[in-house]
Amino acid sequence: MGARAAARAIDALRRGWAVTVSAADGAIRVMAVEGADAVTLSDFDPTAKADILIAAARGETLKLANQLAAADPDMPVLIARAPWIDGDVAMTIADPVMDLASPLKGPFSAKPLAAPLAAKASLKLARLAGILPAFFVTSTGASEAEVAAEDVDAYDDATHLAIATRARLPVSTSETAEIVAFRSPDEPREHVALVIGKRDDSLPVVRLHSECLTGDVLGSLKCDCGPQLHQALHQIAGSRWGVLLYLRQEGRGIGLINKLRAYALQDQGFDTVDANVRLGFAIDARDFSVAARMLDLLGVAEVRLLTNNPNKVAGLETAGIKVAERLPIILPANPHNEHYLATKRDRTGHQL
Ligand SMILES: Nc1nc2c(ncn2[C@@H]2O[C@H](COP(=O)(O)OP(=O)(O)OP(=O)(O)O)[C@@H](O)[C@H]2O)c(=O)[nH]1
Ligand SMILES: [Zn+2]
Repeated sequence: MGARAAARAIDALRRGWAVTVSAADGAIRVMAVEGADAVTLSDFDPTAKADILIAAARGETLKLANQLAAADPDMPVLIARAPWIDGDVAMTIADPVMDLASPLKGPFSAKPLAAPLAAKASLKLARLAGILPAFFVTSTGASEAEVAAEDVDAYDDATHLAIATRARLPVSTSETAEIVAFRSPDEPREHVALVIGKRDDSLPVVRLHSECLTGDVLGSLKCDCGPQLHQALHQIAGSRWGVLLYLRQEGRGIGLINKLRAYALQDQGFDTVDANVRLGFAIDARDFSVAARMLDLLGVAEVRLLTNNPNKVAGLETAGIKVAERLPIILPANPHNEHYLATKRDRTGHQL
């Protein structure tokens, strides 16, 4: 079981297959709303009775709350299936990007969750699978994979991450850099570290860079990732020695497709924080224990951290790496990312 069961479940959900998710309070059988079609849906749910499970924040937009919301505001919401809710309507429930195009939804009614912990584990699986956090739910029927809540937590546990290989990698900021690649048998994301400069007793300058395909590779002006990446490499090269960790946490941990959905919401006027919440995800779903594990494997216990984000400092320290100093990384704004940077300053505590 463990991470292997979670890997199977994630794969099954992405393919639109049924998965049974169990927890201490019971089991539910789920299928992603995203990607369901008439055939897969009637296979999953021949009597068209499956309810729909969504994240608490999505429930809020739809004016629905869970019976346990007062005790736990993150408690998922179960929407009772009505005869007029077909696959297309379910998709409008799942995807907030469609809200402007299909505003006339409902009335929906929420019903109590039979297994709240299993429901929560399902939503975490959605994030790990990079799909929308919305599922058709039944209590019985066959499934392609079975997973327990603790398997889901084992999946992103960085304990088994190990150095897979290392090689010289001359880069424009440092001709003597070394790249170190990390892999875990538990999950497919391969992280890398670029070690720059000559290692000595001084504290390394470290940057945790979360993957941003649009900014790092395509030169997106919507965020500051690309310039920050290059500035960080430059600053590390200018210090005695340091490490850039390139973490495969695209979209602050919600994956590329969901980040681009957040961008579509930003096109509709929501800021980066509200867009994530509207999709049903945390504002920042990253877990910096993977970074701590990488530093540990590199023999680094204490760092000078290049960041404006106090949560990164806290996350790394919680995971056992001492942050002796926070070094700011400040770059000029452009007309496209001005609002994004202001939101980071005003709403997520970035010290800009
Ligand atoms: N979900 C989401 N992710 C975004 C958005 N814009 C950028 N990102 C992601 O945010 C991450 C970049 O954050 P970082 O620059 O590592 O970190 P930070 O929290 O801004 O902190 P700093 O260390 O101060 O830069 C990348 O994974 C990007 O893909 C957005 O609007 N929505
Ligand atoms: Zn970016």
